[in-house]
Amino acid sequence: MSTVATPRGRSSQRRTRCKCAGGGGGDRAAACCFNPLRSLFRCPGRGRGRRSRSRSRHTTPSKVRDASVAGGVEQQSEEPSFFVYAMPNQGGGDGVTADHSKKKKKKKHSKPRLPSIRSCFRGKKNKERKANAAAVVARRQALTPAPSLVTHPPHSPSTPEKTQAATPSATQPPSPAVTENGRTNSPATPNRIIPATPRPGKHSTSSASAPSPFPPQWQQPKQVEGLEIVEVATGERLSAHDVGLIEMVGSSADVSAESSVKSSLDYANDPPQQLTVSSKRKPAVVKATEPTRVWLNGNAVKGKAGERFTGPPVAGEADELWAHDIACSRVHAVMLAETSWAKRTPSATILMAAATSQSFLSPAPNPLLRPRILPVAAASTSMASSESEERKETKLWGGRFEEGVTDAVEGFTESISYDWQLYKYDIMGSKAHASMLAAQGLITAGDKDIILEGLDQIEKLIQDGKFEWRTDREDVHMNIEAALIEKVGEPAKKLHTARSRNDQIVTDLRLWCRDAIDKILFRIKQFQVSLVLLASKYVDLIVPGYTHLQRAQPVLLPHLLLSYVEQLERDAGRLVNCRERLNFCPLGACALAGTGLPIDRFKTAKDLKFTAPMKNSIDAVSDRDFVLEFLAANSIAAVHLSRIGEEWVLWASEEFGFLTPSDSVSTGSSIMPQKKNPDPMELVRGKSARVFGDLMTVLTLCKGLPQAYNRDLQEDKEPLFDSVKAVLGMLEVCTEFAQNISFNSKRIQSSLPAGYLDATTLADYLVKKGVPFRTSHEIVGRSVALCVSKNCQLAELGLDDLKSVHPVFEGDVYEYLGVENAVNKFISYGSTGSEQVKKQLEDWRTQLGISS
Ligand SMILES: N/C(=N\CCC[C@H](N)C(=O)O)N[C@@H](CC(=O)O)C(=O)O
Repeated sequence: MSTVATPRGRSSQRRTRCKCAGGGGGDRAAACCFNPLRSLFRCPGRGRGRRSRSRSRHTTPSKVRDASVAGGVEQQSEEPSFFVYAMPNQGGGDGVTADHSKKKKKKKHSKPRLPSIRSCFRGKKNKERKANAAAVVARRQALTPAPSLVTHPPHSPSTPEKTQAATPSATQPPSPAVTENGRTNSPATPNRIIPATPRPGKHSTSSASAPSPFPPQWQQPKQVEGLEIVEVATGERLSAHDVGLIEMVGSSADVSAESSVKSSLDYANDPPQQLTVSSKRKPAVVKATEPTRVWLNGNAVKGKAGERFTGPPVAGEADELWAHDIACSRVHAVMLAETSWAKRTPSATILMAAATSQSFLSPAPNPLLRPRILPVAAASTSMASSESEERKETKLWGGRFEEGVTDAVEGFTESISYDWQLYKYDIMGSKAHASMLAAQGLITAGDKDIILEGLDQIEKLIQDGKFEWRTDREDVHMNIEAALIEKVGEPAKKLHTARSRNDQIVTDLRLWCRDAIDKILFRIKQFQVSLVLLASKYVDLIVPGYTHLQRAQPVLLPHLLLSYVEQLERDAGRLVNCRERLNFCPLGACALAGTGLPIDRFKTAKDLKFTAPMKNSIDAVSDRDFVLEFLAANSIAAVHLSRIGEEWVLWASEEFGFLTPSDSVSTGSSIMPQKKNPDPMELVRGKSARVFGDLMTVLTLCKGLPQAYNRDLQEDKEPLFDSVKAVLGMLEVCTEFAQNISFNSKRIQSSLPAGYLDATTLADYLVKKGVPFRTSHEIVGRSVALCVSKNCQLAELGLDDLKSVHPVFEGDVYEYLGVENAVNKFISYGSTGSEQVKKQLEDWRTQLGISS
């Protein structure tokens, strides 16, 4: 037996055999339990004959195997697989199984159909399975988290431990490790967010015994009757993503059930024991009281393709796109299977398999950018109730309370699922505070040393991914403080002297913003450098300049690129100003009124590298104007980046054809093979929307608050984090794009004659000849009209033609015509004239420290 702790409690080698009696006899070509999707979802029981095995080897890539191996998983089979929750009707006499065989007979010569999964599960009512099923059902019923509190990260690294180790600073709560017995290894699990403890009794929302206040159609999907977990084959890459349990079952008599995707977290937290890696692989049979019904993450799934999205949504789950994506793929695959084309074409099943698995082909998340957060209630499903009880603790603020908060309130009010990201700053603030308390004689030097040492250890634990985040401890402050008390005892209880979470959170946030601004400034500079280098490559390239997106005047490309650089510089300036203004220390403002204890706020401010303590304690805990300012600065930067995105997308189009992004910064089309899309810049444009939205969120959040701290302010963090993440990503991608595009000089040059770009220069010529500008404008207008009638350029008009428009024209006019001449005539400061642009370019190179 191999013990495997996989990220989401699944592993490709966890297999149960389908004892399919469904006529396939293991031959894929014959009808088996998953007929049309056999190549992807074949029955591994009877279908594991030599023939199908060898086929499988040839037809399935080895990525799952690789992923498993990479994750330290012992490989038991060469075939990657994923798991299926199938819902055979175990009743035997209810007609569904019989139905299936009847229909099978009836339709003998009609088009192939999806045979019933039930055929896979005949004759499996042995005692052992029943006992196991009962145990699993009992555990799941007791511990299933409230659906509204469950999130299902669509992907997770196949080797989260490795990722953690590689990026300790980006600590994030990883998935629970699942032990051999299927339980989550809670205490040892790195960075787990421990959920609200389920409470029996009147507040319990998760107790199976408590009657639900909701009508049946709005209740959480329960266990399905005769739930079987069977292995299906060859879900390429599936196990590398946290897709959860995929049940994909065809049924001929299928009026009620086709397939389902069950919660990966349900599974991760409560994998049936039979599914752990074992040499004795048996199907897990889970029985429950409901009629045969299959759920797609809360949506009842009906038999016909078009009916499969009916059924009530389950709060918090129904809107998860991965589930709908799978549903769509399934419907699509079944539709394909039902076509005569699919029946005739052997490769069709493979194509369908590919189409069906498309939804899992997303890259592993970057833990730096998207920490994976475990659901609030996750641990409650992974612990036996006695364990849960043991974990209950009195809140740090719990002195006056006689009963705990409900699970719903706890889940709703916690912020640890995102504010854990502040841990570094929280610890920094606590250390400065403890040192100040000691310096002021409010705690002893010994206590201070113990506190500092304890905080160091906690920081190390967090960075190593070994810290246990608990939602019942609400937020980053109480998680760290409670852990410190656990670790060092009494001295830690003195740390909160002359401090409140109100000044603590805003201190953390200011420190976080300070660093975030520094990161954005760095990225802005990187992008500026890339633009200047790009400009340096095309010093002489003239491009059409546009107003109203109509050709206007010729400009040098470097001039255009440097215009972005200028804008970015102002973006940076706004952030620098914002940083200066936010760099004042609120710590010591306490709840709102300050303290009667002799603290030294100047010392704390200095130790934390703030300019000074904030002067007014009420102001200190009240305001989030620094967040608003930061988000506003980000928004303006996002406007600029979005416009660059738009321009480059436009220029990359066939119609413009002015630039070509390299393949490394382009993406393709899933259906149109010829396409090469500039998606990164489209997304730069697109992500600006969320940056503006983040600003709007916090503006709206703050506008109605009475003075001092209000819990609403907890809502400032997610938009703030989101905005910073988006802007950092946008800048990074813009930089890479700039480094990987080439301007198509020939195409641009050949396009230059169009649009009379030199017309304004011609007007300037006439002004130099003493013609009033309004008159010269009119003369040039008539000259252009002449060109239009002759279908030629201004430079192509003969002197006689020009003189026919106005006698003021002389031979020297040709020094002004044509785009090169036109550009050379620009001499004003900041203009597109070659000398000006050359000078600007040099200045920027110096300013940005570009030497060669
Ligand atoms: N609950 C509270 N502040 C919570 C601040 C942290 C919160 N997670 C946030 O992000 O704003 N304020 C209490 C004081 C305290 O808990 O320290 C009060 O003013 O009554």
